[in-house]
Amino acid sequence: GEKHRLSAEIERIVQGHLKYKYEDVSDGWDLIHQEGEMKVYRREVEENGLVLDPMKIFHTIKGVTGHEICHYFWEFQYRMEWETTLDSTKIIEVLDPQTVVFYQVHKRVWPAAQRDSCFWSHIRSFTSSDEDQPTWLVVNYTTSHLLAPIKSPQVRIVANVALICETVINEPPLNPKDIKRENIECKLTYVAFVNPGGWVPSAALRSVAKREYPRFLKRFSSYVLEQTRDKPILF
Ligand SMILES: O=S(=O)(CCO)c1ccc(-c2ccc(C3CCCC3)c([C@H]3C[C@H]3c3ccccn3)c2)cc1
Repeated sequence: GEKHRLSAEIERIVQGHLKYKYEDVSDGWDLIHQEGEMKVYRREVEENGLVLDPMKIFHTIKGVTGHEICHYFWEFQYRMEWETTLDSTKIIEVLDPQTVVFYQVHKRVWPAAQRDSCFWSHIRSFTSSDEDQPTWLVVNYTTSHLLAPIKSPQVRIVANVALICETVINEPPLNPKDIKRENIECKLTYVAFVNPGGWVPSAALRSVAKREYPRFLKRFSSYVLEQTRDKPILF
């Protein structure tokens, strides 16, 4: 598609996530939460007293495709229906049909100061040779923007988040037209590198993150299931 000022950075960040995705979580990652198909891993990383803990979540959602998951995660108009940790969100620039810049104000996490964020958000699919279903992904990556000035007392977070989804078709019927929702499932990898942008008590931030990431992914998954239940499958 048309190139723009962020094209090179987007390519670099997307390729980086695809490289990391296959990195196994055995060394240095702790399994901190398991719930059904969801496995939540965290690496404990601090930088001059600031908790930067990368998060990595694996989840399998039966009855939806990776395209549907990425569609509802990326499309702006659904965000406030599943995102419960935001006070506001708005698009401030559309760079191409797969890339927008949005500005968000996050709900305050006491005792920390209120956070806000400005991300480019990019959605894309690609088919690797051996897979029959395309992989879909969304990346949200912090960017500065004239329409999102940093103003005190809000603290700007720095984040790099990716949602990478593969679609599995179990017992595929002879005719692909006969594929039903009970034959499909989405295997997703969610990674989040969030720098709080300013000091937050380590223990408080760790317990909020441990509680909020699984909660957010659970709520988002249920939202997509209910939105797609009686709709034709979006492959
Ligand atoms: O997947 S996304 O791209 C969806 C975009 O709408 C995404 C999700 C979460 C965050 C985020 C932002 C701020 C915080 C902290 C930092 C200091 C105080 C708040 C946290 C930590 C606390 C964890 C958390 C996890 C999930 C939801 C909310 N809270 C997470 C950013 C982007």
